Amino acid sequence: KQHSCCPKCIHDVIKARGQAFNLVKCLPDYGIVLDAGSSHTAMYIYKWPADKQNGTGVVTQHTECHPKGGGISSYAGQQREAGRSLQSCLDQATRDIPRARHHLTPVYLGATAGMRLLNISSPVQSAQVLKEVGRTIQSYPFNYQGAAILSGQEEGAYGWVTVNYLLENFIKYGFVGHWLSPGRQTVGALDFGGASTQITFVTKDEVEDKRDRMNLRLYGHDYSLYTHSFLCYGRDQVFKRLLAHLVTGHTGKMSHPCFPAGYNVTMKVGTLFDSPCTVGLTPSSGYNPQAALSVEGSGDYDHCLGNMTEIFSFHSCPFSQCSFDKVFQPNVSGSFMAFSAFFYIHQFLQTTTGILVATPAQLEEAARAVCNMSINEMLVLAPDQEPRLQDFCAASVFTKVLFTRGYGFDEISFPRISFQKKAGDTSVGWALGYMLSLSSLLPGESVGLRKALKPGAWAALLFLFALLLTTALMYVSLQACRGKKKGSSDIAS
Ligand SMILES: Nc1ncnc2c1ncn2[C@@H]1O[C@H](COP(=O)(O)OP(=O)(O)OP(=O)(O)O)[C@@H](O)[C@H]1O
Ligand SMILES: [Ca+2]
Repeated sequence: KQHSCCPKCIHDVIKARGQAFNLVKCLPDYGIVLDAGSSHTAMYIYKWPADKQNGTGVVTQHTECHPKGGGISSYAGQQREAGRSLQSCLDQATRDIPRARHHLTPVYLGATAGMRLLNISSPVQSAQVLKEVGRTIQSYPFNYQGAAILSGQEEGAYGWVTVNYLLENFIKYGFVGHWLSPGRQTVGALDFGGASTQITFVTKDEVEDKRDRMNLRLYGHDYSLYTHSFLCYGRDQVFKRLLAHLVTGHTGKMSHPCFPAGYNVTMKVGTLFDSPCTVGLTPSSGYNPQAALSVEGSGDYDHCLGNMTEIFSFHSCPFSQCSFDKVFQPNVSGSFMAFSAFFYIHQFLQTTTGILVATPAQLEEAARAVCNMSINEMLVLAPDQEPRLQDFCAASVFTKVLFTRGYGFDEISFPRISFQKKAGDTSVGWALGYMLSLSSLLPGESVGLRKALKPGAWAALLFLFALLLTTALMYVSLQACRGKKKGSSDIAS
């Protein structure tokens, strides 16, 4: 007999108490997303029961993999290496997914801000890298669905979809399904990558710049999103821009207010200006890209804040209101989830300072405390973060400026931000939303009452209906009996 989830099922004969049972086991479906970020690539394998696809919370993360090395854009001009950098994770995928499901498993590669930048500086190299990673993925037995560069808007929107899918905000399997809980409040998404940062939330206000507007219809509900991605406002590009801003006019040696005291580093000046984010800041005269620059940390919060603020532009706004850099933004509303580097910064601030960072004032207090620490003090408090310790003062000050002056979070709205890396076992990021959307696991229309109800809820509904019917029948027969009795007593009297 064909089982409902065949041909994805496997038949297993098990023996118990001397009897043989033919057991039908349904293999789940799988999907793979390679998140080709600017700083590194991550591979996520998702799974979901073969016979259930439409509910929220049904798709979960099976495994993940983080290959060694930088993001694929760091292999510009050496595209073969870009392809090779994915092999260890793709090999792992062949082991993590049952062989019988390999050819049915879709695999997507989505590249973000690192490749957006490479596409600006060298469209040819960007195309070569993309082609080569595509070729590598196609040498594996999975169902290749393409390698593409996401726009900033897509990256923001897919991150928002992931967050709300994982929080089950689209539909909730309540007692009688989603008809009783339509249109739950959604949660905004704040993503902080290596080369760009995204803000996405549902707004009732008019989105004055149509490039920042996105309308989604999911499970029969319409969502009007505001989403903006700030290229060059990712963590690594911010550090580069800050240094490029500070270095102007300096040669040989300089002090850096956002680096901790006791930390120093030497670099070639040219490395500061190798990105489209800093190319405009190149000193006009007397600039030797090969010259060595020695940078010494001074750990000065106020001075760091002043310089960090200068990498934003808060001056002019062509709309009724802006976040910064002439970008329209309506007032933030509702709760938010902040993930990726925001999570790491928030966690570092709380664990090293002991301050609960839940208000703008607490964020400032903790950032000030971190900036006042020497590199050795940081090392004692967070030895596991050793390669990144010098960056936390700058990252914290950046977060403060971005959230409070930029996005406009205040005493009321800031406490509604939750800093998270995972929801359950699933990593928060754009990858899950991307796969759900591209593999039609996210219906635009309502999935209907029947499908939206779990078998338990159906049983409960049937039981209730039967109970109601029985009560109604009993009531009717009781009334009929009474009527008869009354009739006979009337006759008797
Ligand atoms: N455990 C960690 N602690 C602190 N910072 C981290 C940690 N892991 C990664 N980062 C840093 O956080 C930043 C963002 O990392 P993430 O992986 O989110 O960016 P990405 O996806 O590579 O970049 P983008 O999304 O801009 O293309 C990077 O600068 C990275 O170096
Ligand atoms: Ca990212």
